Amino acid sequence: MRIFLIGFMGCGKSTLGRKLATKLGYELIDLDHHLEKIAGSSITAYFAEHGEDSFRRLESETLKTMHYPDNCVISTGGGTPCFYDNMSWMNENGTTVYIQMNAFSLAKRLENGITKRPLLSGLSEEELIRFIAGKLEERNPYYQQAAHVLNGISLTADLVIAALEPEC
Ligand SMILES: Nc1ncnc2c1ncn2[C@@H]1O[C@H](COP(=O)(O)OP(=O)(O)O)[C@@H](O)[C@H]1O
Ligand SMILES: O=C(O)C1=C[C@@H](OP(=O)(O)O)[C@@H](O)[C@H](O)C1
Ligand SMILES: [Mg+2]
Repeated sequence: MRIFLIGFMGCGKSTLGRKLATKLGYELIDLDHHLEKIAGSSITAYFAEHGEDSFRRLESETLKTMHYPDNCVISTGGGTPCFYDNMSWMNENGTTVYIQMNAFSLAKRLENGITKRPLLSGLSEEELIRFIAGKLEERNPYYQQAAHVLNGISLTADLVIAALEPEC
């Protein structure tokens, strides 16, 4: 089974993905890490050099063409479901899980990770919460197409597994 974890930056896709893959004995694919390997640069450097449009093209192409083992957990990037037909592609090719969190909780988690996320760089604390709230509203229609919507606060690998049973 392929499990696609989706959700806004900071909701815990990478962190929970690692734990979930370990518990299930599945392979973990972190799409951002994979893209960094392909591009030969960090996401931040890629955005700075080539811009967001180019990143989205590479992200979509990679999502759809990379090799997936039969059983794997894929930690996507926060924007992955929201460009091209990526969301329907993921729904057709695996089980999507939206880790849902509100803007305030996301801002708390993201305060220290701003430099690693080009879309957030340079934002003050006040701008950060406003940016997240706006982007979340814009992206919500895509996120809500997930097969499973789980509350990200206190979410554990065991809770994800329970929600997916008997699928995995
Ligand atoms: N369940 C959790 N509780 C508290 N903090 C968390 C949790 N999951 C992730 N974090 C923290 O939130 C930040 C973003 O997590 P990350 O897994 O990188 O999210 P994403 O990949 O969705 O952007 C990191 O600093 C991480 O340590
Ligand atoms: O939300 C987004 O548009 C992005 C989220 C990031 O991944 P995380 O959600 O893992 O931070 C990364 O793909 C890139 O910085 C763009
Ligand atoms: Mg991540």
